[in-house]
Amino acid sequence: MSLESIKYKRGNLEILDQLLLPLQTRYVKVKGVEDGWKVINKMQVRGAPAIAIVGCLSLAVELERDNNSDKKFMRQEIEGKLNYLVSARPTAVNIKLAADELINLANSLCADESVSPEEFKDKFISNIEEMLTKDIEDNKAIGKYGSEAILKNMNGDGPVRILTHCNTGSLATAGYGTALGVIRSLHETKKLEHVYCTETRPYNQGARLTAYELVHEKIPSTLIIDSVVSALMNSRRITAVVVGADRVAVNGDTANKIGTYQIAIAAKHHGVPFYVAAPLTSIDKDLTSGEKIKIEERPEKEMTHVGEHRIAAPGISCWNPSFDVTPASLITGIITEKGVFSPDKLHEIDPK
Ligand SMILES: CSC[C@@H](O)[C@@H](O)C(=O)COP(=O)(O)O
Repeated sequence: MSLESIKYKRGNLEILDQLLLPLQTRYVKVKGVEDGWKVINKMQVRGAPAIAIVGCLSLAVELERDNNSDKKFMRQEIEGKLNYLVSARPTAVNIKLAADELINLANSLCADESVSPEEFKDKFISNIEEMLTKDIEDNKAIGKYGSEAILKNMNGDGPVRILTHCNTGSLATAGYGTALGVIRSLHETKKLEHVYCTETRPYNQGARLTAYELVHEKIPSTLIIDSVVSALMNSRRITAVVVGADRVAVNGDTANKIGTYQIAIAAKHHGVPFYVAAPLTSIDKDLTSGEKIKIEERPEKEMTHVGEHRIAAPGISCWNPSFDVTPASLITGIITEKGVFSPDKLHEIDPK
């Protein structure tokens, strides 16, 4: 069974505290929007799809509790709260797209006089709840399309060895995962020989979370430090790199965890195909290129300390961007739930 990062029943939301993994498994109750904002901002829950789902579900639990019977007031509250949730972390676009769609839904439910306040609330909450099942379905499709493309495009019939970065698995989504979903799907075909996951400094999503998921799923895997990537590509035949995305511009430029860009450069140099696995909700149709993507900067302490233990020289200044942008020219294919697209063909995707 895959790990359950989000536990939800109507009116009740708990998330697995990813700051404590892999040493402790503890769920945190999210009682409403304020809690939702905090768990996202502190990165107790992280990963672009999970951020969107938990943010919206935190609004669902708050609405379920409220006994408001004024549709106009509910609509106004919903818009304000969604905009607040979007501000918790700026780079991943999924929560922004979800918020825009939900605000449109609230507007039309409010304008429809045949909809009672109770129906407004029920329809709105049900719509959020659908995100959970849709995300898992999308991830399974991404897994299937991705593993087929990798197997079809690989040179020869040798063992399949995949490199991945950050965490894109069950913990970063509603379940199954995006890039890790592709790895899971390859594993199911029995053609996967080995996975290499980077540590992913400074927050160590690779060492703490991806390694945890790979061990949990019994997928043969090895952890490397981030600076081993080029040496790995030089010494062991890597079939493909698969990573996730936080925001993909229409031209295919992709923001993902810091370090992704240098892995893509190393892949180009070594002739290793470089894939981005992401649902359509990670594509920002308003952005023509990656230049304007807002890159979140995280607190220095994530770099200077491991837990409460300081490792950096006191007094040194730090720069801690959480993401970087990989240019489309370095990307072999973008794996979505609608198939695998060359970055220059993203605009051709039919969202329906
Ligand atoms: C399916 S998760 C895709 C991305 O969100 C993932 O690769 C990533 O960069 C996560 O960053 P994080 O800072 O841990 O939220």
